[in-house]
Amino acid sequence: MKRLGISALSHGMLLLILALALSLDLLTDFSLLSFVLLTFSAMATQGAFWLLFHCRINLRFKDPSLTLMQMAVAIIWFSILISQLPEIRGSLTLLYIMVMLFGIFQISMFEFAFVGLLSLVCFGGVIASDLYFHPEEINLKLSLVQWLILASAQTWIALFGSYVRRLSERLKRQRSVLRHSNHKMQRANEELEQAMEQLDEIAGTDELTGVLNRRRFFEESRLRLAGTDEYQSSALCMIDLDHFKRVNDRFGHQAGDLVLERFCQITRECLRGSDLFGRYGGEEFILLLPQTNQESGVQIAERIRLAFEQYTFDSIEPGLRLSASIGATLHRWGETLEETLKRADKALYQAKSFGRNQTIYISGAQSSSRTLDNAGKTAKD
Ligand SMILES: Nc1nc2c(ncn2[C@@H]2O[C@H](COP(=O)(O)OP(=O)(O)OP(=O)(O)O)[C@@H](O)[C@H]2O)c(=O)[nH]1
Repeated sequence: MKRLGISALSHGMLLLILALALSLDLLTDFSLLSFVLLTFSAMATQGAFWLLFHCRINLRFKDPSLTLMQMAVAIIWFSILISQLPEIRGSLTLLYIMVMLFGIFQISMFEFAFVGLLSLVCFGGVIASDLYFHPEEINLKLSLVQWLILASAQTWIALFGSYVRRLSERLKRQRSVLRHSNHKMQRANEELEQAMEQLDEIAGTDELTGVLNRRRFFEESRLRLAGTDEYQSSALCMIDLDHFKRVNDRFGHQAGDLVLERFCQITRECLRGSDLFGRYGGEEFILLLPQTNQESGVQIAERIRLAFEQYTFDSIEPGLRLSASIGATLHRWGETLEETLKRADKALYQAKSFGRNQTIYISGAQSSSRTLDNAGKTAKD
């Protein structure tokens, strides 16, 4: 469409110049009728091309811009125009060059040769018609020189045009290669990022239970705690499975592993998405409950303890039940995670020494301890 616009504009400009020259009486041999006919024929050819584009018929051609066709039609039209203006024929041969330039970037060497040849044949036809109709007015030698100049100019433009086209095609190819490799690099980057995310997840996960490992738990907890203020409390719980060594000793290491896995499953089911749960080491686990006060923290700890206590490990031994001891505390704003952990550990130690299978809470403020469940309940084993 853009090319068609350029073509229509060129035709229009030429007709405008002719109209001006006509009105100023500069062209004695050019009649008004010729001008009108030329105007109509230009409108007809440009209109026909517009219709081809509008109805999308141009898409059926190898080159949908129809450049070659537009050039051929323009050459014929210009030749008719030139034949009507013998006085300024020399300067009008420039129009053929203009048509050739229209094809740069678009048509091939052979097509350039075809268009060049067509313009030479048409210009030759104009000279021949002059020879036939007005032999007395024509300067044959001058016309032949004009024809030869046009021939050499057309040859030069054909060679230069095909060189420019080859150059632009090479550029296009390089751009597409570049785009392709950019795309590949982007894909590789995405894969790498994914792999790094997976690696990071693996690096922060306990292999056996799938919960956070100690290092990742501490990293994440520190981040969470850094984002809280003095009005938001977080609870920290240390959990230790009771008499776990006996499970290993009696039923083997594999049974012990199964207990650890099942305990993690049970605990996860009791937690919210924002809670952090990790393996501290061996049969010891750690829990950070953000935005949790003493009451809720102890409630959650108890929920975990009771759920685990009620679970029967029938696959290990029918009716086998186990228990866990929990030490809980609140994180005091401004203290380090290690300090909070120390209190939770102390609470856990108390839970163990008071008979296991219970939650002991040590308040961060007073450092006083409180037993929260029956110390009488112990693991079946
Ligand atoms: N199966 C299994 N056992 C483990 C793993 N990690 C540590 N253990 C075992 O856990 C047991 C921990 O025993 P203890 O520290 O004596 O504690 P406990 O027997 O639970 O006794 P209390 O904590 O006092 O109730 C040891 O026998 C370790 O070998 C593991 O990944 N898998």
